[in-house]
Amino acid sequence: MGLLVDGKWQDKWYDTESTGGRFVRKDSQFRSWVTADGSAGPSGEGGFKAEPNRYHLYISLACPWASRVMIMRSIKGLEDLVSVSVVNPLMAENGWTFEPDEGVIPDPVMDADYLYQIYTKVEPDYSGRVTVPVLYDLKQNKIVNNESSEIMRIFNSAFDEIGAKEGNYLPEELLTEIDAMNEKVYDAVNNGVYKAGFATKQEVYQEEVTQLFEVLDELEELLADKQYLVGNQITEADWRLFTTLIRFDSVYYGHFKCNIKHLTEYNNLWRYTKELYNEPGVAETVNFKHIKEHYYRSHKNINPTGIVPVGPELDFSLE
Ligand SMILES: N[C@@H](CCC(=O)N[C@@H](CS)C(=O)NCC(=O)O)C(=O)O
Repeated sequence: MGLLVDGKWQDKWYDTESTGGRFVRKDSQFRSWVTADGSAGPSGEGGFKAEPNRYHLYISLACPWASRVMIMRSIKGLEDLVSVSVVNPLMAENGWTFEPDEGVIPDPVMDADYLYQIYTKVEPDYSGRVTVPVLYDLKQNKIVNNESSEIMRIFNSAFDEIGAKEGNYLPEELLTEIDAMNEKVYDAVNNGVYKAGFATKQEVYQEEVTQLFEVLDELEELLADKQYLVGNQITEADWRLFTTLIRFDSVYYGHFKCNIKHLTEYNNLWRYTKELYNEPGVAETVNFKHIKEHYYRSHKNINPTGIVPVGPELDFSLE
C-alpha cells in the first residue's frame, strides 16, 4: 500500500493522523472522457474518440469501484471493444501488481510488474494514489480517466454507435433523481464502509457505522414496494449500490466491522442484491476469491495475520 510522490513510489498507509482518525478519500486526477466524436466531455480534454480496440481498462476484481465499471462494460457488451487487465488481489508494499495468479490478466502496454508504472509512464512526476479502475488510451498512451463514476457514464453511451449493446442506465428524465440517490449512497454506503473500516478512532468509527446502517434501513424501506432505486428500471444508481452490497457480508461485515446487521437480515436489500446478481453478465464480474483475499490480506494494520475467513456461505439463487 503506498502512493507516488513526484513519480517515486513510497510505501505508506493512509494518513488519518491529520484528520482526527477519519479516512478522507482523495479526488481522482485523470478526468477526460471518451465520446462518440472525440469532442471534450463534461471535464478534462477532448481527443478521445470512441473506436474499437483503442481503450484498455485496468481493474481489480476485488474493488467495488472497478467492479461497477466492469458491470457496465459487461451489460453494454463492450468486451470486444474495450480490453481489460486484472491486477493481483494482494495490494502490498508495491501497491497493485500483475504478479501471476488465478484470474490475473497481464498488462499489454509495457508488461508492467506494478500498476504505478502505468501512471509514471504517462506522467513521470505523478503525485497521488495509484488506484483502479484506469481507462487507458492505447493510441496516444494517455490515461483518459481514473474515476469509476465517470468511466461508468462513458461506457453507458460513448460506444453506442460502434457496436455497444442497447440499454441506457442514465435516462435523461431520471438524471436528477439518480444523482441525488448516488450522492446519498456514495457517502453513507459505498464510501461509508471504508470510512468505518479505516477509522482509527472509536468515536469516528461509531459515527460512520451508525450513518451507514441508518441509510441501509432507509433503503430497505424504499425497496419494500419498489424493485429498483429510481424509477421502474435498473439504472446506474442500482449498479453503484450493488457492488458494495455484494461484498457486504463477505468483507465489510467482518473486516470493516460493519456488523450491526448482516445484509442477509435485510429482506428487501438481500432480495434486490440477488436479483441484480442474476442479471445477465453480472455474476461473471463477481469474484469472491479476489474480494476476500484482497481485503483480508492487504490491510495488515486491520488484520495482521492476513488470515482469510472461510465463510460466509451465500446462496444467490432466486427461489
Ligand atoms: N474514486 C475512485 C476510487 C478508486 C479506489 O480507491 N480504488 C481502490 C481499490 S478499491 C484503490 O485502487 N486503492 C489504492 C490506493 O488507495 O492506494 C474511483 O471511484 O474510481
